[in-house]
Amino acid sequence: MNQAQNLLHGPEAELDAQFKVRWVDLASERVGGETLACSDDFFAEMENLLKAGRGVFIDDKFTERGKWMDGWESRRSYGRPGARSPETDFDWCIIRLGMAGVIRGFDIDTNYFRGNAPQAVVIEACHSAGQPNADTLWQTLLSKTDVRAHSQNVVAIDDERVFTHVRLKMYPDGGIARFRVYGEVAVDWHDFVDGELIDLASIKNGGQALLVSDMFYSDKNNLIMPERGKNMGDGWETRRRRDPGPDWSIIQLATLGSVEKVLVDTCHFKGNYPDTFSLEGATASDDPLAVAALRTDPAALQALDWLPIIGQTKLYAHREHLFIREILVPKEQAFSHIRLSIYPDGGVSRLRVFGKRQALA
Ligand SMILES: NC(=O)NC(NC(N)=O)C(=O)[O-]
Repeated sequence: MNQAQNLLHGPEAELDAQFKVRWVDLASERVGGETLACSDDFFAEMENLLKAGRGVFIDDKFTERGKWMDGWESRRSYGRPGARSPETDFDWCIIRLGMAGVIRGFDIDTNYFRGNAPQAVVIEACHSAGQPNADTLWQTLLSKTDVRAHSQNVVAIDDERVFTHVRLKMYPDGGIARFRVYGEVAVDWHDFVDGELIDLASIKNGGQALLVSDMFYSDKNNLIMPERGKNMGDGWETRRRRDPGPDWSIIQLATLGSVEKVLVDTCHFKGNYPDTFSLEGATASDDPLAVAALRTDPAALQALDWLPIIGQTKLYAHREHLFIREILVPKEQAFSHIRLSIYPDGGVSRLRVFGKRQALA
């Protein structure tokens, strides 16, 4: 029913892998992305577009409208009375990004839409403080491009502007399982008051997990997602080691900042929480270009000058652990990256690293 299928290969597979390593999905519902409106979702709801995973197909599942589909699917309008020209006919969906940002690429995933995928898509974006309306000026980021049925369709975008909303158009009609908007979070620091303690690791503030020793069970960015983990899958879990370890994860902080309060949450990890953990920090540079180059340089990341922030400390099952007094570094010390090590292995649901945004000490 749901076997792995249509694996990408060639340059598109490379692009997909690169996006997942280098960027985050700005539109995902987990970070607050929202489908605001669409022209038609007769067969399947637009909200599915931003859900986790690639969507499933259940052979014998039908609704009173037709086949149940895990995606956004409009009714057939092509070649029907009242339809406009087949060339210009399209269905549309407007998405508010969970995090405003610079868009680096899209994945238009038509997984399981075999006989009912659209023929082509156009993607536009805008920057809007409120809800987009008739006066909104949409910028075309992807001009009309054919998409394959039942497949990921991965495209790179070269545009340095910051956007808040995206409009996905599908020609002439059809269904799309998932829609990913890969990019870099653009934080407006005016949203914080001077001296506020900010979770500098949070994905919402621009933190990003760059490199992990092991991602066997779950994604590296789960550790810095908003809210508490929903279940054990919603955390960072490594496979069972047969040596002392540790496993580790390197996170690029949202900005150069102090580390004043740390929260390690082992929520849902009951038989597989790490015995102990430690936290280190490094200060790469105050040059954003140098920090950007590190994203794709595992050796350079590992070779940073790592300073202990919290020494090896005991953890417990399914619990939030707060550390303030245990922090070994002064508040004046600024870090750009942190490394969480877990001994010997196991799962951690969330890591929060609270500090103040500051210039290099
Ligand atoms: N078998 C189908 O999927 N048919 C229709 N779609 C749904 N969801 O029923 C259609 O016309 O595309």
